[in-house]
Amino acid sequence: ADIHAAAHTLAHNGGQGHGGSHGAGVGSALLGYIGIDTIIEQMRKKTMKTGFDFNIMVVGNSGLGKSTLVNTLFKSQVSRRSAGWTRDEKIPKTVEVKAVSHVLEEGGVKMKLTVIDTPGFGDQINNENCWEPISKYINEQYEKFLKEEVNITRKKRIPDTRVHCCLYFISPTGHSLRQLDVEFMKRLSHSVNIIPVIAKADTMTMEERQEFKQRVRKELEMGGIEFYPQKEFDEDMEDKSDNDKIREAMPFAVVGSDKEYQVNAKRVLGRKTAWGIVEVENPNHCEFAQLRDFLIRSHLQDLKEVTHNIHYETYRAKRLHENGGLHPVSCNDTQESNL
Ligand SMILES: Nc1nc2c(ncn2[C@@H]2O[C@H](COP(=O)(O)OP(=O)(O)OP(=O)(O)O)[C@@H](O)[C@H]2O)c(=O)[nH]1
Repeated sequence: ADIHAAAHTLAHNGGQGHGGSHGAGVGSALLGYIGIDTIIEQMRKKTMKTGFDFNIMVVGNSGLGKSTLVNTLFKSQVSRRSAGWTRDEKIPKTVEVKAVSHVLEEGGVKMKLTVIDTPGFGDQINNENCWEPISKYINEQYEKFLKEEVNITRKKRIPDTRVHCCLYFISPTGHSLRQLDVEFMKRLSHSVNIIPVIAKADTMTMEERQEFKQRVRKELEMGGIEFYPQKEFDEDMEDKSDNDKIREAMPFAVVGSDKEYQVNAKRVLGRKTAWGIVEVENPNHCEFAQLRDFLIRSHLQDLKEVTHNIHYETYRAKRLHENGGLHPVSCNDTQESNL
């Protein structure tokens, strides 16, 4: 009989089993379980059905392993290279921006992943203003979204092509950041979430790596560069302490590979050298796993929210302000004719 009584109480509490806290919330004392906790499940179902977009941009000199790293991150051939462009193609004369989309699915959740590649960045003799095409692309996506938002008849779901995250590849020189690195991150950090990473970390010794990381961190700070996760957007103390740990560990020194090897009877992603296998996902070998966990497993939704609530909002406010708060964009007008 005791078991029956217990089951009854449980059912009334909505299966939460917090008999003691019952009655603490307004209204729930008399009527018992309402079902507010099912909202999470409802949201999950909706998201499962509609899926979601994630757009990641990679920037950095040619040959730093950008294509390899995004393929490693998503464990599939998602890069520009695997979509038909070849290594033998000439370096473009200016930065070209190329987007490749794929639908990935895991555990029934669909994600439309777009990788935005920027071949030609930093590859010229004169790299002056080479961030401009990238900045233009980022702003064009905000403009597209804004245009959709101010339409009288709006789409039920505005397609989101905005860049949620920009992985910036730092060359593993062991020296200082280049002027171009500083300039790029400084200029773009207010319009996109920048995550700096140290590329091809297997080319440095452990000591060199630590020293270089420290130096880069110092230079980023001296340059006043705000990378993601930005301190000012920590929402509470818990956020702050989690993000502080991440910020202290950044920039992650990573290794990418799309080849598998057998290590201790397990298949692992790695790079085979004359001295052994560098295991990409082994935290003793490099910080790839930390980057992946941070980027995909803990902060993906936040990257999207910061893009929408901060970067897009800044763009939107600026555009509406330029237009005196009225009709931000009429169908065929150019930006100039609205001013
Ligand atoms: N040692 C080392 N080599 C790497 C790493 N990642 C990629 N590579 C190698 O570096 C070369 C260039 O890699 P990609 O991924 O094509 O470089 P990318 O930055 O996309 O190059 P572009 O498309 O020219 O901009 C390839 O031979 C890769 O196998 C790494 O982490 N460590």
